[in-house]
Amino acid sequence: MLSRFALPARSSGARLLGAQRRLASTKSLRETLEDIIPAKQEQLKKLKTEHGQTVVGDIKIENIVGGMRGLKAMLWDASVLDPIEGIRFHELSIPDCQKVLPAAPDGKEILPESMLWLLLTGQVPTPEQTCQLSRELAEKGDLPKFVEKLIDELPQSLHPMTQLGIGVAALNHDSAFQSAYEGGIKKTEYWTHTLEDCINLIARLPALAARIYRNVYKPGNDLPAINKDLDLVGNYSNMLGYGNNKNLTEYLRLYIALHGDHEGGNASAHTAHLVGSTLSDPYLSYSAALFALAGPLHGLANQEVLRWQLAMQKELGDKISHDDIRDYLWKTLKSGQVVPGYGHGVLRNPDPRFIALQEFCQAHPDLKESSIVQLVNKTFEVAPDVLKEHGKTKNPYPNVDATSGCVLYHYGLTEFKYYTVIFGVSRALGALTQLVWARALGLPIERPKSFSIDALQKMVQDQKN
Ligand SMILES: CC(=O)SCCNC(=O)CCNC(=O)[C@H](O)C(C)(C)COP(=O)(O)OP(=O)(O)OC[C@H]1O[C@@H](n2cnc3c(N)ncnc32)[C@H](O)[C@@H]1OP(=O)(O)O
Ligand SMILES: O=C([O-])CC(=O)C(=O)O
Repeated sequence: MLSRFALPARSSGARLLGAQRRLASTKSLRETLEDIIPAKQEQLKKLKTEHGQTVVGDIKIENIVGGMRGLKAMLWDASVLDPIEGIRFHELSIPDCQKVLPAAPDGKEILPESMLWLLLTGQVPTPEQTCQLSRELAEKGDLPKFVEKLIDELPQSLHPMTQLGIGVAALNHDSAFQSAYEGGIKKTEYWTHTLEDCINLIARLPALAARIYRNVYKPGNDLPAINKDLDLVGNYSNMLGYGNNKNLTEYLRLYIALHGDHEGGNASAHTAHLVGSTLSDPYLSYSAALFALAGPLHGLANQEVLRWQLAMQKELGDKISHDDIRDYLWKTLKSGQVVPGYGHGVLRNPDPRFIALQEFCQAHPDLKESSIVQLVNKTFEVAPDVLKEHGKTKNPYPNVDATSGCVLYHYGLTEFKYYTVIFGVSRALGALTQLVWARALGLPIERPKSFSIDALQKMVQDQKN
């Protein structure tokens, strides 16, 4: 089944060459941004002045009552989602990124640091630049003591995503943006303090997320100190207690790089953008985003997939046939529930992130043989036809959540209520990138117009007359 759905073709040689040509610089991330921001500001200013009145689409009542689905209404530079091809990060597909973005010295998978660099700058960093960024993140990665205490005081029974949101919000105690704003700064200086907060937040997420894991699932265990010579995920995996598992650490690098951004309209990224547009600092903005990610129709679906697949396994035993899965799918649908991990607001094909993570499994013999990985695969062989027959969803194919948890489960990270926290460590890459750019470009407070049902009905009537 997997082979029927190849990942998007690699981009043209010219595009890849273009990306690689951008390797030459030895500048830091901040210096690179300082170089490119003025030209982007100019480009947007010109676009607004010269073409501000150009029409790019219609607004229908179905858009207004349908969750703004399909409405072209957001500015987002870092990535674009095509319904068939899936995501491209600054025009690079997932296979492109796997080819050109630096990996860890002892690994093959994309380092999230290199994805962050690409998202922020549109450029492919050199291995040296990536390594420099890893070091900067490791140096900034320790949590303030009061946040450690706050997290340690939370009840073990509080969902890990709630804990993550609380921890991220509390980090705003040290917000450079907030304190500069209070001190009085010009609009042109917003982005630089925003960048400082965003880098500090990305740096601190692994220690925060690992502390939550330790407190909830492994109380009493020591948390290793951050190793300044390790990359972000190397440290995260170590703090989770899986540092010796090279396969899991590599998987986490790929997972966190690929979940980083999914254009602007997804609920978590959009929330960060909306809250950030009020000039709430990056910690508060991203904390809000995490609570959107924590919903079962969005990021939490990866927890729900594992719960659902394990319930299927428990009910049907070890030897599950395609017919068994088909019956189980119908049982889920007939009971009025959604099939977690299937469907999408934009995608109309299997999610290329799903394919990339499945390919990771196929490349590792132990994963290929894993019963949970096989069950996810077998479900993929049956579910699209059942969902087509059911006839409701516009997209009967798997999204990334259908598979992201099974590798974690196989390697012993079985606490699936924690899985969305890993997603939350990742989504910061894209959501925070946009906050830096929104402040650099001087984007205004987001404030769409709303209408009552009566007002919409009147518009219909007026058009008929
Ligand atoms: C990282 C991510 O966030 S990826 C998404 C993760 N979420 C999931 O996997 C949860 C399961 N999937 C879903 O609920 C949906 O497909 C969503 C939320 C992802 C997208 O929602 P929409 O854009 O509204 O989907 P769509 O337009 O196809 O929905 C039409 C109908 O099909 C139903 N439908 C969509 N997906 C599914 C599904 N997987 N199982 C059953 N029914 C579904 C919808 O509930 C809706 O029913 P309704 O007419 O009774 O309201
Ligand atoms: O794009 C969306 O709406 C949901 C999604 O897959 C993501 O945010 O990663």
